[in-house]
Amino acid sequence: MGIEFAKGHGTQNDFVVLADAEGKLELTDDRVRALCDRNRGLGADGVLRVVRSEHVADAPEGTKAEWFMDYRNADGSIAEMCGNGVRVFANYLVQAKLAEAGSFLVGTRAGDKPVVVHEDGSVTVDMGPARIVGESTATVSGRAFHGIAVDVGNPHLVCVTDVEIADLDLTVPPGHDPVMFPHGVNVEFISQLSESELRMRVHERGVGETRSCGTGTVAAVAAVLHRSGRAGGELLVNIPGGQVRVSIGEETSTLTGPAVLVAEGTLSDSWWLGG
Ligand SMILES: N[C@@H](CCC[C@H](N)C(=O)O)C(=O)O
Repeated sequence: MGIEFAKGHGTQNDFVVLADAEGKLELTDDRVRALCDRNRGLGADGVLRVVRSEHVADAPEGTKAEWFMDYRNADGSIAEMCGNGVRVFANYLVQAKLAEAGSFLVGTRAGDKPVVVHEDGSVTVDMGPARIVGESTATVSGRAFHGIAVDVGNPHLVCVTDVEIADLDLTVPPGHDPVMFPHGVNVEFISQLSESELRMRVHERGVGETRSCGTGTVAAVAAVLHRSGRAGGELLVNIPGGQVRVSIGEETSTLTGPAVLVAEGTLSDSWWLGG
């Protein structure tokens, strides 16, 4: 019978989208790793399972969204939220005629996220508050970087630096404080280009270096504003995979950027069963 999938990306942070309305798929860690493998699977930074919220055992209490984004990192781990993934997910719902373009809610483990799917396929997501939760240090190639810890539903450590970020070796996970981040952390390195524009590289928990991280861009803007004593503002963030716009207000934050559906197809049963 095969299993329907789509492949998409948001600023080149790429995902396999699995249609599983009734929550019947057995999405094991091994299967996620195989799907995300760029040699033996489809290749992606993560998996977005499209499932009705009522079939998700660990959906937060009070979830109102009809559709839930069950997000997995490429290593099989579960994360609370994915800012690029939620844009791709929203666009998928519209293309698959599971939602109408315009405004609707997407369920996530970090709560329901209001999204607006624009006519050009770009998506604005109300990401909720980006909370500054402390300070810590990340280590790259033996060098320590001061970081601001930000909670965007998932954990981030944002390091604003004068060092040329293109030169950092992010093939190895940056060192971090395991007491402050017992479940790991996404680490962002930021160059401030101007009052209104940043450049960012990121090492994602459960994935490695990616070409973009939506929650990371929100954390980055929150940290930069916090450093300069500003309560809110709007900045453009340039990542290797493109550009997004982040707005931080007193109560919430928004992320706007592209969401591209690349392909759709069917996974063979034999591949799915063999992993
Ligand atoms: N790429 C995502 C973040 C995905 C989850 C992250 N790796 C984690 O474990 O918290 C984004 O666009 O936000």
